[in-house]
Amino acid sequence: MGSGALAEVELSEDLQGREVAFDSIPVIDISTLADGSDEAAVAAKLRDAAERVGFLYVTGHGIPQTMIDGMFAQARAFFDRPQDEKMAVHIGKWPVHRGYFPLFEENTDPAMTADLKEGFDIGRDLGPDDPEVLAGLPLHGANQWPQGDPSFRAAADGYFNALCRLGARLMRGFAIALDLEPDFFADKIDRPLAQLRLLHYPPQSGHVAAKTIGCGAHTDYGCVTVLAQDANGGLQVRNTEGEWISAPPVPGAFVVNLGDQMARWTNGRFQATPHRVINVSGKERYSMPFFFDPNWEAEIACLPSCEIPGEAPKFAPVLAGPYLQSRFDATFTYRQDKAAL
Ligand SMILES: O=C(O)CCC(=O)C(=O)O
Ligand SMILES: [Fe+2]
Repeated sequence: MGSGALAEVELSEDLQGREVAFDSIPVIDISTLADGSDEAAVAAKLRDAAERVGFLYVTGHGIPQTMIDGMFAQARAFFDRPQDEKMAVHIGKWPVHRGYFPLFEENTDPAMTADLKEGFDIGRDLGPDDPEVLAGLPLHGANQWPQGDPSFRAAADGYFNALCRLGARLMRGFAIALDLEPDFFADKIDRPLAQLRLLHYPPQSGHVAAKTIGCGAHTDYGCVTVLAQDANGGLQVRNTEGEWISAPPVPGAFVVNLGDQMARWTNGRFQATPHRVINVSGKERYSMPFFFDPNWEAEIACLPSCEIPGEAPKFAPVLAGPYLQSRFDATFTYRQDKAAL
């Protein structure tokens, strides 16, 4: 594998990413965000990245590397399990969109064939007495866990909670960036539809065409995505000229990008930028996107600071939860199979 496998790869022209300097996707140190010292300077950088690029690398996030590495190790161990053990926790067996999905289950770009990746979805782990569960809210409930290894659940719980705190901190930064009160989003993200996805992309070789790749071109559905990717690269981001730019791993940094809910909230001022994944590293690729999306009933309507005088908002208001659910319904085979019953 390694460099030997690379030589066997031939990307069709529409899949070739352009290698550019790392700083074409800005690197932003957020260590002074939420410590009261220099929030305005960080927020100004966040605003620039959100408006121009829709993607940024975040350093100074405070999540220990050992925690990230530990979660990657758990993901690898899970995907190494026999297929029948993974299928025992298939996402379609669970009412609230949690658990394992195999290769080709998800199709992020419906114009193409399904994605060459397998994954495991983890959400806020809510017990039967939780008011939202009692109220029967879709997507709210307990996680599905594989048998036999409690360390997986322990690592996922710790990582999930740390990423929820980071997501809230980023939303504070974006509120300041939008000239809103710093805690403007706080009551809209205190019961977030947060989701941690563990992903495994097998390497592709031979002729790789745009029809079947690791993760088809898409925009994210929610507010803020915080992605940890391994050393193998493969993430590409489409710039405003329509060129695909590589977003290689930057040691110690998370990739952060904005989703469609944020674009809707900001009347298109903050970019939900299309991206995709092609793993031609010759190695198994692992990544862990964490989607930090608002409370089920949060209304996503043009924010006051994003209105354009004399113009109607670009997007109709939506409720965060039903909107997210409709995007899952459009891209997961198991949900379409259920709807067809
Ligand atoms: O695996 C990655 O690097 C990105 C995955 C992604 O874009 C997604 O799951 O929305
Ligand atoms: Fe994505």
